[in-house]
Amino acid sequence: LCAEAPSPLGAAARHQGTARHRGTALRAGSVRLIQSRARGGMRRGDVSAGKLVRNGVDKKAVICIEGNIASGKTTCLEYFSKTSNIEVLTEPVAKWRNVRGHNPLGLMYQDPERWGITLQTYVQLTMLDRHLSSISAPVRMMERSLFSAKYIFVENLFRSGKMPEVDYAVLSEWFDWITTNISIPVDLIVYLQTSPQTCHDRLKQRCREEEKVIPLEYLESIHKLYEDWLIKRTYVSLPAPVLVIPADHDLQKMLHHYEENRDKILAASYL
Ligand SMILES: Nc1ncnc2c1ncn2[C@@H]1O[C@H](COP(=O)(O)OP(=O)(O)O)[C@@H](O)[C@H]1O
Ligand SMILES: Cc1cn([C@H]2C[C@H](O)[C@@H](COP(=O)(O)O)O2)c(=O)[nH]c1=O
Repeated sequence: LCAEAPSPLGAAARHQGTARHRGTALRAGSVRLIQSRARGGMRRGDVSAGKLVRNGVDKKAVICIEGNIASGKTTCLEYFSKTSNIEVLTEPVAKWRNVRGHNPLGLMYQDPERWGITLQTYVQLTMLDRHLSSISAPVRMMERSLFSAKYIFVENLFRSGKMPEVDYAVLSEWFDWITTNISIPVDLIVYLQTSPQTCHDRLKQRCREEEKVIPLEYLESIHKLYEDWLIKRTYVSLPAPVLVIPADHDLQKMLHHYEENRDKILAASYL
């Protein structure tokens, strides 16, 4: 049974596509950038010194939920969305499946060498937009981050020989520019640690049309990168401390684990 209707470009998506000339899909108006030095309002640890920061960012905690494809991130966010004082931001997958009537996610899975750069450029833009959007609650929980898009997905395409070196270089230049010049505060990473096989089973159950071509080996390489980054820490630096939640369990047990970890997760807002 499919848990999601297999409709990458269904009626609603086509409607959005026709509306494209009336305005951009990104909420440009929600971003207020200021020079942190000019305001003297440095973030803890002075990490944003000299960078552009979002106004009023100091009072909010940002928690990123990380994990392999279909590891249960959205389900976890749905659970916490029922809590007051927590704002939940899911990944903008709908945009990746429909930008002005095109489906870069589907194109990438069909032909990664040709379309990987296209998808990942758009992922980078939309994730940046997510990070910079105004926060409406004391705690923000968001699905993945600008960092995992680069360190996991771009890296995986490149290392597996599915992204030309020039595309990787251009994406890396963009990423380095963004992270050097714009403050992207993350207070905690919650890693839902699963086996690739669990994700493969859940992926088949979810049945997203574009992802039907994903073999177990793909999930294994994504898993390895996540482990190197967040567990072994042999890869690139971490933008925040990591809380690991084993996530191979059934839904009931997972909800119990989330409740058990609630205080640790929300402690990020007292840092
Ligand atoms: N603990 C769980 N046990 C079994 N199925 C799950 C569990 N958590 C999520 N699922 C199901 O697995 C699929 C992927 O979950 P989802 O939350 O969408 O993952 P992600 O957002 O990480 O891709 C969905 O069909 C969801 O209903
Ligand atoms: C961030 C990111 C994601 N993708 C792909 C991987 C999946 O097919 C979807 C996201 O779905 P999930 O269930 O939330 O994992 O998008 C990608 O190809 N590149 C990326 O940077």
